[in-house]
Amino acid sequence: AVLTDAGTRTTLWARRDELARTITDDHVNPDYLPGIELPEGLSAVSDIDEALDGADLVVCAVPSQSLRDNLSRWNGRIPAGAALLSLAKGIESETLSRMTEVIADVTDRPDDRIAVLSGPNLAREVALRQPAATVVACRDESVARSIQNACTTAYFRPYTNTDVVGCEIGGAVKNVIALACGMASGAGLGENTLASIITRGLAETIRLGEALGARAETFAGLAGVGDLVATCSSPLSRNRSFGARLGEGRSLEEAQQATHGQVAEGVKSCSSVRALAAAHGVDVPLTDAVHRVCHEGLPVRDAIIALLSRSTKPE
Ligand SMILES: NC(=O)C1=CN([C@@H]2O[C@H](COP(=O)(O)OP(=O)(O)OC[C@H]3O[C@@H](n4cnc5c(N)ncnc54)[C@H](O)[C@@H]3O)[C@@H](O)[C@H]2O)C=CC1
Ligand SMILES: O=C(CO)COP(=O)(O)O
Repeated sequence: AVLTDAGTRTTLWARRDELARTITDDHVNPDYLPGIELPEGLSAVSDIDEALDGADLVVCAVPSQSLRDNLSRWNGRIPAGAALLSLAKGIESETLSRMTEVIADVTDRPDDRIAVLSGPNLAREVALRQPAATVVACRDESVARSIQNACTTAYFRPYTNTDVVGCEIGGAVKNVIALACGMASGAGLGENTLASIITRGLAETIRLGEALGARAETFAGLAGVGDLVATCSSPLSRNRSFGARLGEGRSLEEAQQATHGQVAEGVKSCSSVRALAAAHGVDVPLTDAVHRVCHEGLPVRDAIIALLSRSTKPE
């Protein structure tokens, strides 16, 4: 919708033909964005060849853990000169790869044709055309600028950056921290706790990002603190809502069922972020606590006690 509003001719690919037809003919996506009118010029197809035909930008917006599989099927059909842009915010479980690394691995394209878009961009608010800013990052700044041009509208303001690692780590780790905020909120805790989690969550995001080669200042920007604050504060966030259900005492299975098939990326990424941090000798206590609640059955109350009983240290 943003690309179409920006004047970029856009074809959406959907797996179900029926949904593709509803988007093209009725300009709505009733399962995911009920009550929102999509731009008239946006069309959708279920045939991947039709979607990719003549594309000079391929925007990948499937959940992180399915990107490799989808890309592998699309790969031979992506036009040779096309740039690829990732919207996904996660770390692949099996390989601990960032999404642009998955794209490079599968498509064998150079880094300067692969970009990421990340920022405080809750889908429903963007689709309602509420003002928001974001970051388009690519190692080649001219590619970032051309993608910026392709998606700038009166309500959507992308900034460019060349720090791909920082933008991707910011996007993946904020989902884990939003789960932690949800857990605290679901357990009945208030704003001091949430602000402490957001701030210390940012500290561990920066530690990990710097260890992976990101620039610290990226995390002070829209793909860092911007997205972290939006996701940790909003009831629209699936990650925060998922954490809240766990904080209320529901099981992982019950929390999963309540997502109605939508992805809460942090549930898988908490384990991959934790493993990535361990591989680089980086301490990520909040991520570790989220992993233990989600995957080792640790009750939220015990996770809070464990976090607060760690040895004291300078900020
Ligand atoms: N929803 C949001 O507000 C935002 C989401 N993102 C990121 O975008 C990515 C996609 O998330 P959403 O679209 O929100 O998730 P979603 O769960 O709402 O929708 C995912 C879409 O991908 C499809 N899908 C699911 N599994 C698939 C598979 N194996 N192969 C092909 N298609 C599949 C679903 O049918 C659905 O159309 C995630 O990495 C998320 O973190 C980024 C910014 C904002
Ligand atoms: O990434 C997002 C906002 O920028 C969306 O967050 P959720 O996936 O938690 O809904």
